[in-house]
Amino acid sequence: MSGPRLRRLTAEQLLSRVTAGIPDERNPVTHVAHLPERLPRHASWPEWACADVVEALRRSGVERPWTHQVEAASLAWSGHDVVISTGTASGKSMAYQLPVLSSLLEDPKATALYLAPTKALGADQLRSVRSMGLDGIRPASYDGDTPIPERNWVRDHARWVFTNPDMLHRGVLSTHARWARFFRKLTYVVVDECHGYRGVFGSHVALLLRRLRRVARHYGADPVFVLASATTAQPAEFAALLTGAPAAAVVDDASPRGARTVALWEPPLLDELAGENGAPVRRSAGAEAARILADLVVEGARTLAFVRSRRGAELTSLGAKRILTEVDAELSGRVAAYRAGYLPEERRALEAALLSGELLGVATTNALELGVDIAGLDAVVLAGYPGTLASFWQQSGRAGRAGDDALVLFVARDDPLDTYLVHHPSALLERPVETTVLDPANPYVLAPQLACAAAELPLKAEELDAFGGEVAREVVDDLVADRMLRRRPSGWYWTSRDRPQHEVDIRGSGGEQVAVVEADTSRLLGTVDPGGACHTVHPGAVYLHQGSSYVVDELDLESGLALVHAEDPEWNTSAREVVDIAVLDTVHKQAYGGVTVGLGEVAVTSQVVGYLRRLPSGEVIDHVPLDLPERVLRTRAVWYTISDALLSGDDRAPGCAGLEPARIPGALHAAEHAAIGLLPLFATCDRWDIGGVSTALHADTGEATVFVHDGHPGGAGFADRGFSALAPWLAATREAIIACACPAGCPSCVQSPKCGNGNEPLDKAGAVTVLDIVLGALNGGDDARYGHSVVHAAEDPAAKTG
Ligand SMILES: Nc1ncnc2c1ncn2[C@@H]1O[C@H](COP(=O)(O)OP(=O)(O)OP(=O)(O)O)[C@@H](O)[C@H]1O
Repeated sequence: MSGPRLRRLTAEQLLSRVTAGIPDERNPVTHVAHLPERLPRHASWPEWACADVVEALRRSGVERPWTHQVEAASLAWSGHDVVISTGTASGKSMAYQLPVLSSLLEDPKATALYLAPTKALGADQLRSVRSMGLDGIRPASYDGDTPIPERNWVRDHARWVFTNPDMLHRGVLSTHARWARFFRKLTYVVVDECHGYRGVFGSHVALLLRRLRRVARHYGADPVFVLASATTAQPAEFAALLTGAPAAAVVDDASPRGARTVALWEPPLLDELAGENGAPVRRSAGAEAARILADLVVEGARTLAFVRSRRGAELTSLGAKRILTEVDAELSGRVAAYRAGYLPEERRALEAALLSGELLGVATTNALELGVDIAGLDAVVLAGYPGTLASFWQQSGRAGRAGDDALVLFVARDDPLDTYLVHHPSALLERPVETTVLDPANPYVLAPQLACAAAELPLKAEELDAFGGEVAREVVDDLVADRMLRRRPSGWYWTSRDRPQHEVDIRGSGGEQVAVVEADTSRLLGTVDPGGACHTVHPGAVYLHQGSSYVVDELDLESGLALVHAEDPEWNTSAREVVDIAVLDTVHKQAYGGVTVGLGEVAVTSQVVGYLRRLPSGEVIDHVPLDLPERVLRTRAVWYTISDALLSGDDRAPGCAGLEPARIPGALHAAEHAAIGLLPLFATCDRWDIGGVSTALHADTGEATVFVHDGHPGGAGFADRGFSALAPWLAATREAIIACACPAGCPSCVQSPKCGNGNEPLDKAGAVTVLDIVLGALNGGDDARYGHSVVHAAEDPAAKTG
């Protein structure tokens, strides 16, 4: 069925096909940009490289290396930690394979460790090394799937071990004495796709890598760290934060790149449907992506559609198939879904079918973003902003091969950040990729990590510097007070016989997972984070697993069990929660006239109080109340307060808004929602990683206050980032609200998908007024309405005096 490639159309023509038939006044395309082709720059194979390795790479199709590959490989070979941060399919694997394989061949006892964020990626890389057929390398994977008998062989004989942070934490460092042979000659540690280590997970991995270095030193090894990252701002700084040691950065990408046409697409508002509180609804990005995917498949264009959720990937694929069935049944068989959870064989078959052209359209989650060697497609559709610019470029980089142009279509979801981006193309297409945010000094991460470190080897005072210095010392003192560690003259010792590694969840999901079980058959379908269980598996929730739909009957948080039955209702569900916040400690506070901004520790009390049932079109059926327990989260928050005088004072006085008191709660609430939506633009987080609270009078601040807080215990650095980028963040928030064409507020601007108050009250115009007041004050009294270049001048609020 595969046949020759059908596509004959240019990217521009493909774009006009997908917009064909749409009347001009409803044209969803808000911007089109052309990214030019880039030609390759080659270098010679370095002299130090082992001839057998060069030969093997040549056989695998790499005739001559690109300059960035040689630069990174040579730095690593000469003993420097290095981070290579270049585009999708720029051959980052070869940059570490060359020095690692050369060293393993040169010294028959040398060993290396490869770390990937996912098992699947580790398996892909292992396959690539195995396929080179080099003798004596003995590459092997060591992850949750490795059979027990094989594990002994890996520990005793493997020379290049492919694993992931979870297994390094639980299965390697915790039993390092059994790995003595491996550690003694550990020469290289490869940290692949390291930009994925962000937030709480990233903070854990950062400390895990410090533990790894420490254990290696104990056995007399000092491995070179080679990090591979998607393009990111400040890769050297990020690598140093992640590994705890300086690293050189290689960023000048010399791989070839096909020309690409990037179009930004805002689905139309639908006249016939009403959302929450009667707000207008846009056609969903998933439904739009399904239609676009079908159109592109009809044109014979090999297309990947990236969708935000597993459920979304399944639905988009089904939607495209349904449309295609009406056109040509054969074509409907050439579309599939792809996501984590498929078996490796299934994944590989899908990848091969897509590359050969047998499959023309695949709707996927970000499972196809990392590492998988698929490039050169005709089109990529992104249904919703993937959360970071790094991901945006990584996903769109799957399209385009040298000498041929490709189409990238970004379809906005009904969400303030997406709205902002389709109306501010430069924020998407011209901004440097953001740095990855993580905070290894978070005491909630440091404490369990230091406990693990002490259990691995007694901690010495001088070692605490690598773990954050003063903060680490305080955490160790707390662990001693809690009798977890004991102080002896030679250092701090772990007191228990049990290994702490098994209790420490480095993915930051916060404790025992909740098992999702089909009641009739007792089949375990999957697990969910306890912190998110009330959101995802509350009674009545629709739960999708491998394309099948289930409805939750019962959630028992005590025993960590959600019971479900198979059912495929026509609606989907989204939980609603109410949140309260108390300030525990103010770390920074800055006053600007009647506006004060703060950063500090808070206690957030939240409770899921019900859920909305919604049709795939976005239409809301009803709200179902729930009775679930409260959760208390200690974390960090950024906030601003506004004095009464500024908010409701006479609007003829400078800076005063004259907002009627009755409008204030709705104005603050709307400003809070939109700010949560926009923070991901500045803090590499997802809107689900953060939350917010707004109130016309807060007990701790004594004023009208808007809080935005981290969603993880101790914080993951997002609130801190919001504090340091407050002015540009709030300016973008204001612009997003203004850019939205709806009259009084919709999900694209001020409605929030998880608001516990049912998005009531919300005052869209009032939110702009609130943001004008705050930006005006941050800006020293100049009115923010006159352009945000002025606002950018106050980028760092802490640098100003109030
Ligand atoms: N110098 C080269 N010349 C030609 N092809 C190359 C060269 N280096 C690597 N390749 C090929 O480019 C493809 C992509 O390589 P690789 O998967 O290492 O890229 P990557 O940068 O790790 O990609 P990702 O962004 O998915 O992480 C592979 O098929 C590889 O064989």
